[in-house]
Amino acid sequence: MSSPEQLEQQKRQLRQHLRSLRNDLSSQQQQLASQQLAELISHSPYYRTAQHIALYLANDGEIDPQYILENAVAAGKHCYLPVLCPNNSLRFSRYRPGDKLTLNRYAIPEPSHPDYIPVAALDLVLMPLVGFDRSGGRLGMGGGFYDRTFAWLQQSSSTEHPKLLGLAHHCQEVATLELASWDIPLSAVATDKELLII
Ligand SMILES: Nc1nc2c(c(=O)[nH]1)N(C=O)[C@@H](CNc1ccc(C(=O)N[C@@H](CCC(=O)O)C(=O)O)cc1)CN2
Ligand SMILES: Nc1ncnc2c1ncn2[C@@H]1O[C@H](COP(=O)(O)OP(=O)(O)OP(=O)(O)O)[C@@H](O)[C@H]1O
Repeated sequence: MSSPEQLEQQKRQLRQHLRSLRNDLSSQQQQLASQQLAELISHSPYYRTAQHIALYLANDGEIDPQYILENAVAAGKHCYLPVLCPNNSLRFSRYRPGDKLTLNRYAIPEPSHPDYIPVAALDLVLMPLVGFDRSGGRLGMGGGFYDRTFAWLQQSSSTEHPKLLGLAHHCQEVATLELASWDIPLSAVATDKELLII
């Protein structure tokens, strides 16, 4: 049995390992992965039926949803980016390519004139992952931002709520990730190789 401290330590090491794997991908590999991801997502009912879609600007070797953003905007869908809040949760602001951005405390660009949507009004949230397993377990950057933002989903009985779709490179899959009580399970994971519905 591992102690909570040992589990945290293991999680930190795994995070470091998976982040270095994705940062080692060449720009050609990144580009191809991003195109393959967009192709897979474009056929998914989660995407096709969604009008309000949260995504992110790729950072730290993350798989890049830029082509999904372009397709979505061309199809008249509304896209949103995460903005860090003082209580360490996220709000999502409307984003159109070309909008003005400012760097947040992690040097990730976010909209400088936020135009927020209530999170419950999002149809689909494309979440950046550091790691995932095949049963919906996820490992993020360790800030707990997405977990805090979507904690209300665990109590929600409504079927009308955002679907959480994690995005990752296929090399970020791990056998099992132990879920903490606050971890919000994913509805699906998409990589450059497959769309995995959970
Ligand atoms: N592209 C993208 N945007 C995102 C996230 C993300 O994972 N990816 N987030 C998902 O939550 C939020 C930002 N969360 C983040 C959490 C930690 C670090 C990070 O680099 N941590 C450093 C330590 C930095 C420090 O503490 O000063 C590190 O671990 O090396 C970055 C983003 C909102 N926006
Ligand atoms: N709903 C919540 N309420 C309060 N604290 C939370 C909540 N969810 C997560 N946390 C805190 O956030 C910390 C980081 O959580 P965790 O390691 O699961 O982050 P992560 O899922 O990797 O990051 P992210 O959600 O930003 O992608 C945990 O130590 C936990 O205490």
